[in-house]
Amino acid sequence: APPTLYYQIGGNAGIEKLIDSFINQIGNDEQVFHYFEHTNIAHFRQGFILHMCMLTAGPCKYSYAGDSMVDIHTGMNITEKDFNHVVDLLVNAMNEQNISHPIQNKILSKMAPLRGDIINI
Ligand code: HEM
Repeated sequence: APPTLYYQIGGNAGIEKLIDSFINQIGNDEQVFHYFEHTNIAHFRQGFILHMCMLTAGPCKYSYAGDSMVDIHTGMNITEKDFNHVVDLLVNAMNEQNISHPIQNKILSKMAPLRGDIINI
């Protein structure tokens, strides 16, 4: 079997570094920070790490006790522009972590189908 994306980005330690870079990007961003103003960052960090582990076919049991991407983002009214911007911040974080472009593209292609679950709801 080919190595999983999870393995290729350094397993859980790699994902933790990636998500910490991502959170740092969000924290310094004027365009989208307001969405996260009242977010419990520790909880967000854990949830996003777990979600990324699942997305990259890592050995994680993913459960939000019933909260889907739709449930989590409902009422945020996230625009397409802001969605794209958050994706750009993730790309910045992946660059910071020296994740290769072919692997970045594979990760982004796993996230793209979630767009409709997250924007304008
Ligand atoms: C494909 C893209 C995205 C994915 C996979 C994703 C995934 C997640 C996950 C897994 C959580 C839950 C973390 C937890 O357990 O607490 C979460 C929370 C959150 N997401 Fe997203 N998200 C995406 C895009 C966005 C965008 C574009 C925004 C805003 C512009 C956003 C704003 C938020 C906020 C504010 C929370 C925290 C909610 C709270 O305070 O409880 N997300 N997201």
